[in-house]
Amino acid sequence: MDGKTVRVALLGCGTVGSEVARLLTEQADELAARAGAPVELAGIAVRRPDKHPELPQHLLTSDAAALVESDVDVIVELIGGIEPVRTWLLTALRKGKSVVTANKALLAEYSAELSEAADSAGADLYFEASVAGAIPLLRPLRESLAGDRITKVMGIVNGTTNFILSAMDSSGAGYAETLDEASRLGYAEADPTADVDGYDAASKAAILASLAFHSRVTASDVYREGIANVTSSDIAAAKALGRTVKLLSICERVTADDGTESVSARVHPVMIPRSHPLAGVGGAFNAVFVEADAAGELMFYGQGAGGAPTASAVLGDLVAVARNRVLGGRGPRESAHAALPVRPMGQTPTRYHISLDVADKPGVLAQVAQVFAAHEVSIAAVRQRDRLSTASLVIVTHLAPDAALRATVEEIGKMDVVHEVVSVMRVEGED
Ligand SMILES: NC(=O)c1ccc[n+]([C@@H]2O[C@H](COP(=O)([O-])OP(=O)(O)OC[C@H]3O[C@@H](n4cnc5c(N)ncnc54)[C@H](O)[C@@H]3O)[C@@H](O)[C@H]2O)c1
Ligand SMILES: N[C@@H](CCO)C(=O)O
Ligand code: NA
Repeated sequence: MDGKTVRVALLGCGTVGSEVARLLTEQADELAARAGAPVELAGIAVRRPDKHPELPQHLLTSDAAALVESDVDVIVELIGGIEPVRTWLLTALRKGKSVVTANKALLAEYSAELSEAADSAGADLYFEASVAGAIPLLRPLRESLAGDRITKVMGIVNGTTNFILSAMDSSGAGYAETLDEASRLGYAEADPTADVDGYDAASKAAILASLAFHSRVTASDVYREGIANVTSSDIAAAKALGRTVKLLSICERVTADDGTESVSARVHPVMIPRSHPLAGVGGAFNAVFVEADAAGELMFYGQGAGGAPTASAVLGDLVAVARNRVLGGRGPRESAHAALPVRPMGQTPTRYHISLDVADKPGVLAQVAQVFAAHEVSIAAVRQRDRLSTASLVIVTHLAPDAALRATVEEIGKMDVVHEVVSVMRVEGED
């Protein structure tokens, strides 16, 4: 072993932290060989030390702030949330301690501040576990693809909602009963709001967009719709067209007619063709599809959550920062040099799928088509099926500004000849 011992403080010992503590202890020799120096667990901050008989008692403390200030080299933060964690990590970074964290909520709002603190003190800030758990994704974006030009990052980064949508697709059941089932099986948390309303996926989209486009995108910049309004009619409408419904985080480089570039970052349900690689991602799995100029299409797939899978990503980061310290260097800095602005959702080009029940009489299709034309929305495909007194009309548009598509749908909903707007959803993944 060539380096001095790297002393690690673990903050939080819950689902992920307990797995990190276990692996750090069980694999100490292997990790030391990979890092180039022993990696020693120097302290564990927990809320109630008396509740952790399974952990080495001499390492436990309830005073996380003091542990951060103590003689440790690396902080592994697995508590979550913004404060007091943000303050502790800033303190650590400013003192030159490196930080490994899985905290997407913190990174999605404060990565600029944290990165600046890391840069000014020459410390590392690694957060692979914050997006798509075990899946190596952030380091490939930041390092392996550093020589390429990424145009799109689109994926399933929330396991809970993917589990619910996959179950709705296979059973035909509604959203509420499927959410109940997901809670019973332990997939959805007691308070599933962050997952089902898309906040978790929006934080991850902000992190992905920032890295992919060398810009600063925060969670509040990300357009967000969750899955609570996805109905069994939407699922059936998707199926009828050979599509399925997924909640996607979509980060896209958009080039305007005058050549100026911006970033679109959004989270919403979409219909994608069943032949698309993301359509086959079932259950609580995550997958992210990346498009880059030279690399073409890439796909990353695996477990996006869970104690051990998430700990795998944390330990990978820990070995990297430990190795950097042993060698006296640091990993890649934050690169926000492109500073692309975030495009408002209304101006983002999207495509819609619209299913309507309309009166079955002459001229109705023409009237509906006129509303699209009035909003300068071009129709890509129309399918009509007659029922008794109504006709079912399915329209898929070409790309148009999202605001124009919304306005079209709103106006169509008010037409006398339109009996019901059965399903409206954005479409992705097809030409
Ligand atoms: N669980 C997952 O699958 C998963 C996946 C990816 C990322 N993450 C992220 O990892 C982090 C940890 O998640 P988790 O699932 O392990 O959460 P958890 O709730 O199981 O664990 C957090 C632990 O921190 C402890 N804690 C709270 N305040 C503390 C304090 N002041 N001092 C010491 N300990 C304190 C809690 O008691 C709890 O044991 C979060 O940022 C989460 O978003 C989790
Ligand atoms: N709640 C998240 C955990 C992983 O970040 C999910 O369902 O994917
Ligand atoms: Na990851």
